[in-house]
Amino acid sequence: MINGKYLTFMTTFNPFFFLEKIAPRVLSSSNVSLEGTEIRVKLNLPFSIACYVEGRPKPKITWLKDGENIDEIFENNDEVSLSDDNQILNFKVVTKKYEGKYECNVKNRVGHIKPFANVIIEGLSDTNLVITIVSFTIIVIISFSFVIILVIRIKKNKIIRNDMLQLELFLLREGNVSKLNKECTIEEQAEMLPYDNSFEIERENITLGKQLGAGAFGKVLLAQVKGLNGKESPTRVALKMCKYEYDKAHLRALIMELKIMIHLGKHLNIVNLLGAHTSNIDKG
Ligand SMILES: Nc1ncnc2c1ncn2[C@@H]1O[C@H](COP(=O)(O)OP(=O)(O)OP(=O)(O)O)[C@@H](O)[C@H]1O
Repeated sequence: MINGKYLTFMTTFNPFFFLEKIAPRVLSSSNVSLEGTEIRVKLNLPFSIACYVEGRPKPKITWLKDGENIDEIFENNDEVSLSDDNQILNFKVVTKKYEGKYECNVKNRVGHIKPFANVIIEGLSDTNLVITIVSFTIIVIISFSFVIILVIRIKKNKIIRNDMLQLELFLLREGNVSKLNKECTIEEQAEMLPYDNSFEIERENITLGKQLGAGAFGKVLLAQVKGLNGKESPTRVALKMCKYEYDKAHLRALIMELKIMIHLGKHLNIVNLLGAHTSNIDKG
């Protein structure tokens, strides 16, 4: 009563306002929620999780990491601290061990809520970085050694193959006349026959022309050969060569044919051999 008159309040005045109890609730400025929030943090940077709440009486806040009280987990860890009435959980430097589910346990006499956030740390930790570098180095060393071993093997095989080829060529050229006998098959006998070097013609004296025909392993070309039988002018010849120059079996068959023709000598009724070029056989 003022000056003898009653004043009436226009608002609904609640005399028990300060006694009214309100269950805790999360304020929107928080970065935790009741459904869980995903927080992605870069490694080695500082970060905080905020859990701003209201309620009456003033709620008490405790924090949990993966279900365990952080006071116990981060005891004696000065990288982790709480501020603003426990509403903010601070991390000085983020490392992989801080990844997990953080629950903000909010309680007063009226209610209890547990908003939470899942913290994901992005980037490689020092240990992972070391493991990655070591693994990468080991892989590089193994691959490098493997390549070196492979190259050495290939080279060795090449040398062996080359030696064998040289030996084979020597036998093909020289034959094995001392072992020649009529008991051997025609093919064996042909192999034992020697090549006659007087038939050899230099490659530069041969000019290849069009193809005349082909058989199973060889093809026959028209060719001009200079210096045959002491003649200065080129002689027109039929020249037989391998169809597939790197096919060893074909090469062998051609050499046998050549040796047999040398052995038979000239005859009116057979195609006569005028010459041969064999010096590049090892190159196919
Ligand atoms: N002296 C030649 N003059 C003209 N053409 C020839 C001569 N020799 C071969 N030819 C042609 O080339 C073809 C193949 O001859 P080649 O001697 O290679 O026959 P082949 O002995 O049946 O074959 P292969 O020895 O490969 O089994 C012949 O069918 C013929 O058309």
